[in-house]
Amino acid sequence: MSIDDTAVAALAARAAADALVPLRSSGLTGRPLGDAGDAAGQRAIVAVLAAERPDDVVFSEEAVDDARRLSAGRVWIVDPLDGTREYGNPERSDWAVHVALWADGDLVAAAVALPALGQVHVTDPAPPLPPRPDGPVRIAVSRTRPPAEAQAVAAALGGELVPLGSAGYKTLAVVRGEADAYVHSGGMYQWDSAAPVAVARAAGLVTCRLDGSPLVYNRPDPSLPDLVVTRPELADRVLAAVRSAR
Ligand SMILES: Nc1ncnc2c1ncn2[C@@H]1O[C@H](COP(=O)(O)O)[C@@H](OP(=O)(O)O)[C@H]1O
Ligand SMILES: [Mg+2]
Repeated sequence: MSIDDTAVAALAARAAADALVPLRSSGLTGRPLGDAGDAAGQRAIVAVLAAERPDDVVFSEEAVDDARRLSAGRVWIVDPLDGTREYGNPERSDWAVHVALWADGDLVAAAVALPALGQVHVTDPAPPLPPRPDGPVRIAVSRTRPPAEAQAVAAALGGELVPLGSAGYKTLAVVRGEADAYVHSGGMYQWDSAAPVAVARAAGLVTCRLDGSPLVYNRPDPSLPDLVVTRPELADRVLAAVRSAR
């Protein structure tokens, strides 16, 4: 193999970003733009993975679930366009491309592109976690589906909610130091969190389910409905606040 798995993830994420950015100037908006973006991102990622890792299975939001993933040793978990709603609004930059590799039980390499910012974040080299600025704790939440648990965390920590689109963008907001934690519940799929969680772990953040149990990928059920991503120094307080809210 000429390039390593992290480089393959980054290549695929960048290829999707390169397809998604110009599509936003095509005249399409809203849902039709989101649909076109989902398809273009999927095509770009599959082309890179087929060329670089033809023997691996791909598990994507935008493809039929391939049952071979349950007996495979290497599975790419992909969301070609996370934050489809925000992508369809040309004013917004909170959308992302997710490419993760699961191998033999765990996430081992990943890239998350934030195309509107011209950024690609990877697991190796691990992103440096900037120091937390003074001020209230900032909890990233879904713009459209902010969970009650996040409100409880904000209240317990004297913090504030930061509504944003895209699980990848929100997770990377914590990695990039623009938020201190991300709390989600109520529904989500493995592809929404796999690559962002891998990058967050590499950066030294704590990632888990709302009950504190590990996030496990490539399970048969695509659903993985809740998660917490937090700076390590806040993890105990965030998880305690979630527990008392439930
Ligand atoms: N309750 C829910 N059920 C299913 N998917 C959800 C969900 N809440 C969020 N998601 C998915 O998680 C991603 C981030 O959501 P949000 O922007 O609200 O934080 C979106 O992915 P897609 O944009 O890939 O569909 C969204 O569809
Ligand atoms: Mg998604």
